[in-house]
Parts: sequence; C-alpha cells; structure tokens
Amino acid sequence: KPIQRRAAGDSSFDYIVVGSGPGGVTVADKLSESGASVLLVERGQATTGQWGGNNKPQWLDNSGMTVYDVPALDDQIWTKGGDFTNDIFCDDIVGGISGCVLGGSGAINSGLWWKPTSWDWDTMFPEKWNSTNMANVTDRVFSRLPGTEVPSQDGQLYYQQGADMLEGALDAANWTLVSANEVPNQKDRVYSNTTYMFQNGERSGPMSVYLGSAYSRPNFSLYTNAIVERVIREGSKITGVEISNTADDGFRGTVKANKAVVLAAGAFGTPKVLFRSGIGPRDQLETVRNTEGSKMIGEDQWIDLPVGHNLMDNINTDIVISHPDVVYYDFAGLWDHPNQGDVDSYLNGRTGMLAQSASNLNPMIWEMLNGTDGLQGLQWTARVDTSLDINNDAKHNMVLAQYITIGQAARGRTTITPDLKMNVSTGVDVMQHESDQVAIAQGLDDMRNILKNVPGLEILSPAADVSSLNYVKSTTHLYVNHWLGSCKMGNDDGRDNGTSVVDADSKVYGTDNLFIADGSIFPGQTTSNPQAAITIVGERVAELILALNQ
Ligand SMILES: Cc1cc2nc3c(=O)[nH]c(=O)nc-3n(C[C@H](O)[C@H](O)[C@H](O)COP(=O)(O)OP(=O)(O)OC[C@H]3O[C@@H](n4cnc5c(N)ncnc54)[C@H](O)[C@@H]3O)c2cc1C
Repeated sequence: KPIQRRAAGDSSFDYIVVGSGPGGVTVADKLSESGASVLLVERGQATTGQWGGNNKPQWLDNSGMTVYDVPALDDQIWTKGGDFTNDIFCDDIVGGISGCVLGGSGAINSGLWWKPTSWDWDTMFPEKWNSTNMANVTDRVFSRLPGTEVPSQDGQLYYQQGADMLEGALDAANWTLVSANEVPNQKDRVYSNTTYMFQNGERSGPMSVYLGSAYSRPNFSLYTNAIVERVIREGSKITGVEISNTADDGFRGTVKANKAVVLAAGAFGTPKVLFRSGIGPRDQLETVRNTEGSKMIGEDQWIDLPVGHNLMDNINTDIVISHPDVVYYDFAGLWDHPNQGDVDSYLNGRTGMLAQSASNLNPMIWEMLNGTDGLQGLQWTARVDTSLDINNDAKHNMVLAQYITIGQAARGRTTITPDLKMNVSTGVDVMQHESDQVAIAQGLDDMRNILKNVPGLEILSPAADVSSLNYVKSTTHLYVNHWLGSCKMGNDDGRDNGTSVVDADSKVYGTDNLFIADGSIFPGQTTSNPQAAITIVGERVAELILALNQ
C-alpha cells in the first residue's frame, strides 16, 4: 500500500525532493529540519518493516521485520526471486542495476559504510567542498550513523576462519591492521574489519535514520509508488513537478514547489528527469520529444548541458583462492530452511550469524598507487563464495574482489532510448585506458605475492602461468553498480563547453532553483564504496540550499 502522507489541502511545498536513496532522504530531512515544508517523492514501494514493507520469509512473521531488515538476508533481496525481485530493480535501466524502492540502492546494497578520505573531496570537488568544509558535515553524519565492525549484539564476529587466514597473510607481508573509519586517510597497504551501516543488529542505514527523523515532523510528507516525470519550468525557474503513479493508488498530479526542487533520483534517474525536462544534450532531448511530443517543454527553452556523460562505476577484477581453513555458511538456505538456533538467537537478542551480512565480507583491504595521472586507489573485499566452483571443492573457496577506485580513468555515458529507458550506451571500459590496466595489474601482483606464502593456499584464478597484466586483458571485468558521475559538479559551466552540469552549490546550470543531491554529481570515484559519501552530499546540499534561500 503506498504511503501518502500529506497535510490536508496542501498543493504546494517549499521543497520537493525526488528519490529516497541515501542522498534524497538526507537532503529531505535536513531541509525539513529548517521548518520548511518538504515533499519526498519515491517511485518504489516500502521496504523495511519500519515503513510497512511486508516481503519476508515465514520465520519473520510477527517480528515487524522484512527481508530488508535482517543483515544475513541481504543477498536474498536480489536472489530469492518469487513475487518481488522484479519489483526492486529499476525496470528502465539497461546495462546497470539500481534499486527502485524506498531507500533506493541503499535498501538493497551490501551495507558497507566508509568515511571518505580528505582527497575524495580535495582532488575532485570545487573549493566549497574541500575537506575542511566537509569535516563538520562528516562528523554529523557519522554521529547519527556511526556504523559497526561488529554487527552481532554480543560483540562477536562469526565464521571468520577465512578472514583470519587472510589477515595472517597480510600481517606477514607487513600490511597494517586499522579501524578504517577511525583513520580514513590511512588507505595504503592497510586492512580493516568491514564496517557496516547496521545498528542494533538490523540493517538500518540512511533510510532508517534520516527518513525516520524527517517523518516525525508535521511539515514533512512522503509519497511512495509515485514517479516524477519531469519538472515544470518557466525558462530558468522551476515551479513544480508532474507526478504519475507506479501503483494504482499512488499519487498522480502536479505539485508546486515554492522554493526549489532537488533531484536525488540516482545516477540514471536524475539524468532521465533532466532529459524529460528539456535539460541535456540536444540529441537526447530530441529523442524525448519524438516520444513525448507536446508534453515536453519547447525547444526554445532547452538547456544544453552534458547530462549523462562522466558515468562511472568501480570495475571489479577477482582473484579466487581455496584454503582448508575456510568455512562456508549457507546464507542461500536462510529463507526456506534456516538453522533454528541461529533464528532464535537473532530474534531473541539480535546476535549470531544472522546479524552479519550475507556475503560476510572480511577483511577489507586498500592500497594506493602513484599512477601516471596522480592518486590511484585499489580496494579489495574478501568473501567465502561457493559460486565459482573451479575445483569441485567450493566450500573452501574465497573470492577476493578488487575494485579500482579513485583515479580510474575509464568513463561511460548514459543516454535515453525512444521508449524512455536509460541505457549504459558507452560502457565504463578499463580496456580503453592503459593507466587503469597497469594499476589493476599492479594490485593483482601485490596480492598474489602476499598469498603465495600462505601454507595450504591455492590460487585458483588467475592461473600461475598467466601474468597479472595478461589476466587483466583477458578476464571479464564486472560492474559493481556503484554508479556515479552522470551530472558532474564543477566550476566549468557545461553550457559553455565545460564538463559540468551543476555548480558548486549543486544547482543545475541555467536554472534558478533546481538542485541535485545524489551520486550523479560526483566528478570522480571515491576511495571506498560511495554511499556514506553520498549521504554526506545530501547534508551538504541542504546546507548550501538553505544558505542561498536565507
Ligand atoms: C547491489 C548493490 C550493492 C551495493 N553495495 C554498496 C555498499 O555495500 N556500500 C556502499 O557504500 N555502496 C553500495 N552500493 C552503492 C550505493 O547503494 C549507491 O551508490 C547509492 O545507493 C546511491 O545513492 P543515490 O542517493 O545516489 O541514489 P539511489 O540509491 O539510486 O536512489 C535513487 C532513488 O530515486 C528513486 N527514483 C528514481 N527516479 C525517480 C523518479 N523519477 N521519481 C521518483 N523517484 C525516483 C529510485 O527509486 C531510488 O529510490 C551498492 C549498490 C548496489 C546496486
């Protein structure tokens, strides 16, 4: 059932926020904290028990929780199938994955929660966003949502045999154990226990914390199952949004914005709303006009900006290993035939294996290289994973997944199709950039050197006689769906041949009052998984909007 909380008779709000991912819930909360009236519009359905979601295995009946609440069920959100998996991913994205539910991808992701480094801000964002300016915002976010290295409420970590073995190897190679969010700038040859956004043994995250406080205010409203088709604009001034419903009883109609509209629809959703509002490259706007005709704003009002360019994702390269110490836990069986003892400890005290994430990632590992163009980051996750059964002994296998992070040169592009789907029309292809390949190969070499000294450990892939660089050139590189960057922030106005879509206030060039507060504004990749940085962006954009409107 859609949530449609709305003050009776309201036809206008000071601010309308589009999308309830980590960026959207945060900017909406902070704007409503100022006393302004705020409407948050989300196209997807409710997820966690807190918001009335109801998808769950039978053993969660009467618990008030759903599949979105229990850390160990997080891969069942996407793999269980049945009647809801098709509803959680955005059905209008081709070539990428993104969550179209309340909470956005934040409701369906792996929950990793990292404090950004100072260079994440200093090397790519404009001056207003330097690490000194961002320190207070970061502290505010992490005081509300500190994250935890130990999700189980008894303070224990479970099924760490594989992680212990790897940590021993890293230690022997003189890599340093840190608590990553205590020392965010230590990212070279370090490893850490994984930090999750979980709180009190449940998934939590920005949706729980920020939407929770926003929803407690009478000046805040939320529509779910309602999709913003376009902003209504008179030249540079945005006056409201047009909403259609994604479920029969969702809201449909026009809502006015007195002060501003903030797009937080994600790296694909935000460009789509912009294209449909006459903002973007001419060829994209022509495609929309061919489909939507007179619903679209007239050509004389179009704003030509490089929306959809600069698309990024972390590119993944795996090493697969086997070691007799590694112990596998059957997360996949949790839905239908869980271990009753594990269920009881979780339901009674939020302790044990079910309080940990399904992929049970540990440890996290980072290395910084000096690439030809400056900083080059690499991040590794490690998980017990039986899906790559190279040796018919999959229960002892682990996958070490390397992401190339800050400094990655590869960029893609998202464009709109005649049936209004967002397409990854130019992939994020590290094979186009030698600097990316060299960095990935260097990281593989360093990891292979660490692993080769571990007694009993077998590297199943890459094969011993294949060089890391040849492996990089021959293996399939996978997306990890940390999509960023399609509406880049910068001082070089895209209307004048610059590369940027939003200015340093996160305001769309050529508009008076259209802002963006999501992953799409990132000029480059962050050193670690991005959702905490996007949450910080939500806070910062609210601060900048409120300062402009004083
Ligand atoms: C499977 C997976 C695992 C991940 N794991 C991690 C992790 O462990 N740690 C981490 O840091 N990051 C992770 N990420 C990435 C992280 O979740 C995203 O970077 C982050 O959620 C992006 O936030 P956002 O606010 O930019 O947009 P999104 O989270 O994409 O939210 C956008 C929201 O807008 C809504 N929307 C779109 N269009 C409209 C419209 N027209 N009208 C109304 N609503 C609309 C969508 O339904 C969605 O709810 C993962 C992502 C995926 C897909």
